[in-house]
Amino acid sequence: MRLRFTKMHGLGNDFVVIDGISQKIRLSADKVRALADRNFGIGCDQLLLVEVPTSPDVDFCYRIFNADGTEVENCGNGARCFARFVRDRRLTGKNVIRVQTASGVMVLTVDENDNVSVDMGVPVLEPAEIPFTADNRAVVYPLTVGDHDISVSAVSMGNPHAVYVVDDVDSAPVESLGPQIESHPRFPRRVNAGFMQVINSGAIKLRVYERGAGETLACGTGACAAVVAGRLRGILDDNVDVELPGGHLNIQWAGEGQPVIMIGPATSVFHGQVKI
Ligand SMILES: N[C@H](CCC[C@H](N)C(=O)O)C(=O)O
Repeated sequence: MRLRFTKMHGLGNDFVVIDGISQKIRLSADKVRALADRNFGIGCDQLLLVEVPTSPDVDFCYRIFNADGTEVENCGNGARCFARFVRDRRLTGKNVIRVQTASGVMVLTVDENDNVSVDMGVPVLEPAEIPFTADNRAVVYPLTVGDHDISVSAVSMGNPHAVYVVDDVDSAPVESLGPQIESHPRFPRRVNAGFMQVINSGAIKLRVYERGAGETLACGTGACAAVVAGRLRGILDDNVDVELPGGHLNIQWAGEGQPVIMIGPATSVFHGQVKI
């Protein structure tokens, strides 16, 4: 079968986006891995599959697969690219789009200067729901990673995140600690590992070693989780510029019980067809 796709990225976090409405496709983990492979396939961090809604109060359903083939609950950069995709492909004329993901419904707004604003939902902080093994909920948890004793915050944006505050992201041990945090046994569904440097109460620098993809140039849910962690620690304001290796996101969080708002770009690179 020949499959039409669009290659897109959100600040360099790149995606293969597939219209699963006009094309009938069943995606196995092997097929996802083959399409995501940067040498033998198209290459991407995640594959996004756009599908018809499963309930009348949403416009679309969209499914997210990491490059390792695992299906996951949420993807912030992917949500912005999804919104750009369905508008560009004229699958909707709406500026405000409601989309169902595995972790719930998100509301996406395409604004006049081509940015996309995403209501990422209310962050989840109860350990059992992240999921993260801990006796009680805390702002910071001690975590032994190999022969390192570190402290992390644990936050779910629908998908699990560990946030580790470092003095300097450029020299942070992302390559060595990232994989060990990702597969730490206290995160039974593995975890995205964020390394956050606080510049001031309104600005951070962030690198993320993503679950199922490795270090990416940007991570939208990771940016949200980092700002939540910083606010809970009392070191960040409610409106933060997040500088990632691929560019900047604006993250806003009014506090516990409130949704996190993410604003940033979405870029379409090329359209193609691939035999699978
Ligand atoms: N690796 C993530 C999914 C993609 C998230 C990231 N690309 C984003 O922009 O939020 C996970 O396994 O939960």
